[in-house]
Amino acid sequence: MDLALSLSGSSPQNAVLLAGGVVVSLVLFYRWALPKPIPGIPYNKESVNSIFGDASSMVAHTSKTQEMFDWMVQQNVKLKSPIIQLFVRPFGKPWVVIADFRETQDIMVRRTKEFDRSIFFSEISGKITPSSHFSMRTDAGFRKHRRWIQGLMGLGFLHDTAAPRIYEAGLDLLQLWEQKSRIAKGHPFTAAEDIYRTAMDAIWAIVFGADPDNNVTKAQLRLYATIKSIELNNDLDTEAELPAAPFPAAVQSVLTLTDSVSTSIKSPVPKLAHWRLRQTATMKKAYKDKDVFLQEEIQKALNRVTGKKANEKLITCAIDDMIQREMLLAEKEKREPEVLSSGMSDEILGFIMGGHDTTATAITWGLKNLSDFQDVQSKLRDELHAHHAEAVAEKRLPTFQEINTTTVHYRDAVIEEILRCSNTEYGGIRTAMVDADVLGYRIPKGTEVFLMGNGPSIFSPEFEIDDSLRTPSGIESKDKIGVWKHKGMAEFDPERWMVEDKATGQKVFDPSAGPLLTFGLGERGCYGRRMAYVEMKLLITMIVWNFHLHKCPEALSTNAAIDKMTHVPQQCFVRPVKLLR
Ligand code: HEM
Repeated sequence: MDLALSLSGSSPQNAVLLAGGVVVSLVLFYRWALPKPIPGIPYNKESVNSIFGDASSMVAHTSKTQEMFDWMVQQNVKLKSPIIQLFVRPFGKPWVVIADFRETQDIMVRRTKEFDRSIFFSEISGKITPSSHFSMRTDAGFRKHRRWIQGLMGLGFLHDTAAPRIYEAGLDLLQLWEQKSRIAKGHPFTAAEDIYRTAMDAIWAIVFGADPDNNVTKAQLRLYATIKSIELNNDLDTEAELPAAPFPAAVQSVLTLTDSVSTSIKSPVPKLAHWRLRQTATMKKAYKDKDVFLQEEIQKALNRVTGKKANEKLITCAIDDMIQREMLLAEKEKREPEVLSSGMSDEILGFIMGGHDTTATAITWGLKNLSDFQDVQSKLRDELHAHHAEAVAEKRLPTFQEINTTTVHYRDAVIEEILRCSNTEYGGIRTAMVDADVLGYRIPKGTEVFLMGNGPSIFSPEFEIDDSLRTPSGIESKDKIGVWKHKGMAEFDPERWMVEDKATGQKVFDPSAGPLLTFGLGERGCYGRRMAYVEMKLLITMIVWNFHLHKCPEALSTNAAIDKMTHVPQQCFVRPVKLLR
């Protein structure tokens, strides 16, 4: 008999058959949807009994703390293994999480054919810069885009274009804090937004050239010039709440787009979470505004580049350099230039977002460290004075050239330690491009591999791993980077980067003293690392030279963070007092 015909009848027997069929289908679906562990790699045993896997535990943690990456590495510690798997995406493949610096270094630096840039960030930020090289595998498209920004990390561009723009933004910050300190009358005030504004002014001017209409610190200064005083609590340990000037549309669009990632990054269904955000009026406006301003800026740059006379040197900002480079490449390759392409505008926006959020976040952590560790702040100021004796004698701030070209070992150690402790980025992610063996386990092709720089090896003792489980290249490179002493690994201590120079007996900064993963590593490590150091050198020197950052009350100095595009401190208060020269 035809089954459909029989089921269409309404006898109790048929109803039972139908219900049984539904139950069997649901059971089969449930069993299909349960997490499928990769053989051998440790995991939370209870997680394979639910289709949500580890997602419920992760969401519970992120809802409580606003952080996610600390939870991931805690699972390595809990499972006592440098390599584990987590089931975070319902119906998706497991994530492999590795918390061992030597293995991470091997994967990022030497096993680049087996592990390439992950699609994780494209998923969480999908439609913001889909054609930027950040989202690409290391292929021909990636190399083409890289050529556009090739000139921007050269010493010439960094010293002649980037450094003066950062210094100018820093001078505005110093003025802003004089104004804020005047109004706050000794109360602490939040500094995070000031630093994000300064970093935005710096990168904006580096990319587009000086742009007073979009200078967001100067807008803040104009606002404070009109404020004589504000209402303050009698308790000097309470926050002085100061108003903020609104951002111009173009800058606001970049900030809104950057911030949108904070929702999708912690969602088990990031594409859907970001899609929902994109339906809001705020996000629609942000997309529209950024398209308008980018097209306008590209057109202006194109006019500048094509209008310049032969042999005229005109590169004053990143966008001109990028466009000129693409015009020359197109001419050489006998094709139309792709100056007005979505690839070019995504590359420009990606450069601004990559350069702004990261450096600002690292500096906000730095301000917290310097306020909490008064001895480090004093030693840093003494070292800066000793190395810029002429500026001290002339009672002035060192120039950007002086700061940029003077080696101050202790300052470099302080910056490296700020970067290490900030966890601005927790490490990196790669996709296994083939079935690959790691630490004795086979990771199947297509698996997302999280390489953690926020746990064992960096902040707690490394796992003991037999060398027989490592690759020959991993064994060979064993001593290239030092190992942190186990005592006090999690503490902020710049001295860990200072080692004795055998020839002179002096203590000098050693960037290989121990592991650091904040910039990632290898060919797909941070492209802007050199610019980040220039910015941190300049801004930290300028701040410490001009102000004593007094300790803030404990209630305003927690180390809690929020995982967004970067690992942002929830509190960044300062109590700066201007130093007389
Ligand atoms: C403290 C500041 C910074 C931190 C902590 C940081 C961190 C990172 C990290 C972790 C990555 C991914 C690395 C990997 O997967 O191995 C990355 C990539 C990148 N960063 Fe940075 N970054 C900083 C500053 C900058 C600056 C100033 C720029 C440019 C103005 C920049 C541009 C880029 C670019 C273009 C990439 C993509 C590289 C690629 O896909 O190959 N970054 N950064």
